[in-house]
Amino acid sequence: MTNDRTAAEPVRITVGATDGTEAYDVLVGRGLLGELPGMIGTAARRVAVLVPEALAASGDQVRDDLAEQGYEAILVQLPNAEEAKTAAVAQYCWRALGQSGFTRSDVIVGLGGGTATDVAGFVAATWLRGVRWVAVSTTLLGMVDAAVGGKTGINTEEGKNLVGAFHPPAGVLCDLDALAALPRHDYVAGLAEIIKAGFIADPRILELIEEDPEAARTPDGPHTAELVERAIRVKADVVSGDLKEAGRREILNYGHTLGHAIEKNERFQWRHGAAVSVGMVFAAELGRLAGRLDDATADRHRAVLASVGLPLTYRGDQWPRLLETMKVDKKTRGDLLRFIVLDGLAKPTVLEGPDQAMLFAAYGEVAE
Ligand SMILES: NC(=O)c1ccc[n+]([C@@H]2O[C@H](COP(=O)([O-])OP(=O)(O)OC[C@H]3O[C@@H](n4cnc5c(N)ncnc54)[C@H](O)[C@@H]3O)[C@@H](O)[C@H]2O)c1
Ligand SMILES: O=C(O)C(=O)C[C@@H](O)[C@H](O)[C@H](O)COP(=O)(O)O
Ligand SMILES: [Zn+2]
Repeated sequence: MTNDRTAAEPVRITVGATDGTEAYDVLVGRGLLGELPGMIGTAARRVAVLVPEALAASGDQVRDDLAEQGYEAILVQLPNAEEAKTAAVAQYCWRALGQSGFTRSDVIVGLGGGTATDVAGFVAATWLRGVRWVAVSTTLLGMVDAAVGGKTGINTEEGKNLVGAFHPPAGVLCDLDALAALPRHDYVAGLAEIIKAGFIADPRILELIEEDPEAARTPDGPHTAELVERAIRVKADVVSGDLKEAGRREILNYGHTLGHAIEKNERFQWRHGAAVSVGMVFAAELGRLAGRLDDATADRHRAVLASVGLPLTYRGDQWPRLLETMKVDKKTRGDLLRFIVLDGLAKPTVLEGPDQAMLFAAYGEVAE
């Protein structure tokens, strides 16, 4: 990452104010670190930068830059990936804030992928009942989804993101230069959420990937910036109208009911995007079996996800465990399981209480 102030003007996507929260900007571009102090604001004296081990060098650089700007900057190192999203790590962060005398006017920066920004946002939501935070997203998945929208949280033994808060950031930086260092399988995992945005709202995304799937697998592809921007616009549009998931926001959970169950079953060792990929194939089959989704759109899921190297199947013998986990999905109401399915391309809807036979049949289509 660089803080080159001569870089081209970033694209600015505004996430609207809802539920009494302030609007904020998501900046997409290159060499964006110079924008960070503006998002932190002038009221802060201390800034805590929460960063995963893998990005320790970037964390040092950001801390040094902030110190030069006059902030008292502290670095809090997180474990990589899902290991960061635990109560123990949140507690470690609270301790670091307490020891540095962190007050309500101070600011947290989450620097990293979706796991780092989820935990940084959660720590910001809970410290002193809520302090300002900024997301500096460094993965494809984080840029197009996790850093935007204010869902923050951690996992528990019982499942994914079961503890958390809605606490929107004050701003989000998506510096596309960061993607060059991202391992290929992490980049590809991010494509799952982009493809999700394509199926639920913006089919042009699917066309751009289908044009040249191999190119879509790398940050050097010709459409990278457009794919990132389109997916962020989908997310910004949805969360601007429904921060707390009272209704329409549930569409962003397409593929996640089974996806989260797979992640838990794999003890959070699978990448989120990979699990969501299998979950979307399952949701497409469910939509087809429920008589909602046409064959061509259902089949298109497999084609586009496979074309970029995302998984389509999961262990057949695990269905009973997955079903149990899905019963505590956040969309469940009482004993009623609820799934996001498609009524057609870009027509997401809720399927309530499908019977066990239909669920099992849909799982049969993804079972190895
Ligand atoms: N809050 C939300 O709305 C939301 C939305 C989607 C996903 N999520 C969450 O996001 C998480 C997944 O995020 P992710 O896919 O970004 O994974 P991640 O944060 O685990 O990052 C993947 C790995 O890449 C490393 N890394 C990050 N940036 C790097 C870079 N530029 N170069 C090299 N390595 C880098 C990380 O340390 C990690 O080891 C899941 O926990 C998921 O639940 C949250
Ligand atoms: O922002 C949302 O709303 C989403 O559902 C986006 C998902 O991609 C994301 O994985 C989110 O963290 C899932 O939320 P959860 O409430 O199902 O835990
Ligand atoms: Zn997701």
